[in-house]
Amino acid sequence: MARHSRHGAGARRRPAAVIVGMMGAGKTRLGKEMSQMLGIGFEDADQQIEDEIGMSIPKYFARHGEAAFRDVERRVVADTLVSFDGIYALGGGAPMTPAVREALHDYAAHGGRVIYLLADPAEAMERARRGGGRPMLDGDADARWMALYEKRDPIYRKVANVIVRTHGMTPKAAARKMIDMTNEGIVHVDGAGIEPYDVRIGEGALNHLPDVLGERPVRVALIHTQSVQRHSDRARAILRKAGYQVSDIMIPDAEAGKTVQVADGIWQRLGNEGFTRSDAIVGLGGGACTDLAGFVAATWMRGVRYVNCPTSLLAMVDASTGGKTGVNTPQGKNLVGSFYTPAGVLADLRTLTSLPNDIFIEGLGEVAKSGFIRDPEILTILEDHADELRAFDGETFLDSPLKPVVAELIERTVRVKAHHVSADLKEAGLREFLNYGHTFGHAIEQLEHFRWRHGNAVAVGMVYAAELSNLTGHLDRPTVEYTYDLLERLGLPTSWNGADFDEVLALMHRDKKARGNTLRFVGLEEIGRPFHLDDPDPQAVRKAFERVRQQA
Ligand SMILES: NC(=O)c1ccc[n+]([C@@H]2O[C@H](COP(=O)([O-])OP(=O)(O)OC[C@H]3O[C@@H](n4cnc5c(N)ncnc54)[C@H](O)[C@@H]3O)[C@@H](O)[C@H]2O)c1
Ligand SMILES: O=C(O)C(=O)C[C@@H](O)[C@H](O)[C@H](O)COP(=O)(O)O
Repeated sequence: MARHSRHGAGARRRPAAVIVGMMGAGKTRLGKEMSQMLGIGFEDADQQIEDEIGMSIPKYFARHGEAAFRDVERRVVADTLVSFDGIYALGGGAPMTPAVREALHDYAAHGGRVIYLLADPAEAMERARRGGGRPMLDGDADARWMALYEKRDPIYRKVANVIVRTHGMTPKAAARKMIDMTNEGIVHVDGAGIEPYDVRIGEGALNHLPDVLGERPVRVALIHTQSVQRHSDRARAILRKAGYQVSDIMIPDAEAGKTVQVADGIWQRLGNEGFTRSDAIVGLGGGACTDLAGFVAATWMRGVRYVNCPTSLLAMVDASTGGKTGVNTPQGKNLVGSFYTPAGVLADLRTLTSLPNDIFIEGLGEVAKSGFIRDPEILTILEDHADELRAFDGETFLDSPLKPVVAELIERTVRVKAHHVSADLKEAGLREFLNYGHTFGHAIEQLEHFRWRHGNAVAVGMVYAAELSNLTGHLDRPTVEYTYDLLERLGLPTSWNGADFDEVLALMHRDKKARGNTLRFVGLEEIGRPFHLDDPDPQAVRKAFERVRQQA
């Protein structure tokens, strides 16, 4: 809906949202409420059909039968999906027609939002009974409603990309929730060896937890740090309300939590509390926490379902997606771990309200990386909004003009990540480009005993990679200067002077991209064109280090 787009609206009109769900779920009532809140139009498919056939639906059913009715419905829905731009409520049975499902699939594939409105069955049955005039409920209305629900629920879940539960909510609160959830960005991650999943970015994204976890888990381990207690309290309440037994597990902050000792403590707890293979893990926090939670999920009973709820910008744009899980060892960053993909990623923008300014800025390092390796539009947005981004204030963020800018940056960066991960989950080639700036960056983190934050280290690492690309004859000088300039404008570091070259070199040899005694880097030929820089001239490797150090 009010999404920030630098490219303007598409030429074809399409609904801002389509609502599906059972009779009595409140599709018309809440759809109207949404349309009023948003100041856009509302259409109800049943009303459109009655207008077209010139009689009530029950009368048409009695005269011509269900098949004739579904045929009219199919035509009306297909037309409206390409010609109307308000909120559109469908009749309860519409998605049961294959052609309607196809039209909805096409609509969703082009960015449309299909909301499955999931009301409490007792409330919905009561409303459906009260409303009357429903030929599908003739006879024992409640029994017929339940039978239809069992048939239709799996179909609604298939066609919808947003599921909203409204149990016990006022119409206004329910409509607000629907708007928030419809405004989400969704990035789909798929590919060889990947059980497909979605990354959801928006205010209130944590509300999806029960739908992503599904019905199989009885117990859920909620792994988080103290710094995000406010958000983990909210997640716990959502999980408990949905009926899960929640084990709250608090781990040490930042890299101190990303160790095999912390993982071991959690394995013991899961064992003592009887966690089985069908139970699940939720990781809620910065990238260190989601890396650790994913590692525990990958290893507990050789793999259980897990959901990442990133709370820092860096974790939202990078760490939470793609399935790299792991811990650090005294010898280096992320040396032990596994590729193990989450069942879903819920990047709730509300969690950014407590994020300190310096940690937000750190996250911009990985955002810029994605701009350099694939999506130059990210760099343009960063340039255009550098001052506002640098002044990020969590307390005012949600009501500020920065919110849509940050939402777009997150979505674009996650798309870059998804592109690489989908094609190459286990990092055999293309995915290595996501490591731009990391060979040097990880060495800094290690040599600074993790007092340097990851995104800051990657920023210096990108300067190093740009200098090395230039020294080896691949990248022009203006692009190297642009790298310094942009990162500095964002408040990111561009130089480092914390150790000797030999110490850095030894660590770069331990980088996971290295093969035998051969150093391997990700270089840049121009913005958007990374390449594998294998075994570069040792003089250039040293000289690039001196250039980065000289600036300090
Ligand atoms: N798996 C991957 O693909 C991948 C990708 C990028 C980075 N990483 C890893 O992610 C880590 C870096 O992530 P990070 O920058 O989020 O670091 P982090 O997890 O250390 O978080 C930074 C700090 O911010 C705090 N914090 C996070 N969210 C907060 C919030 N909403 N409110 C208040 N405080 C909050 C944390 O407690 C921590 O103190 C590194 O370990 C890095 O190796 C992994
Ligand atoms: O997802 C990837 O692949 C990346 O390389 C993303 C990096 O930004 C991230 O820092 C990752 O944790 C680095 O992994 P590593 O394999 O170099 O330890």
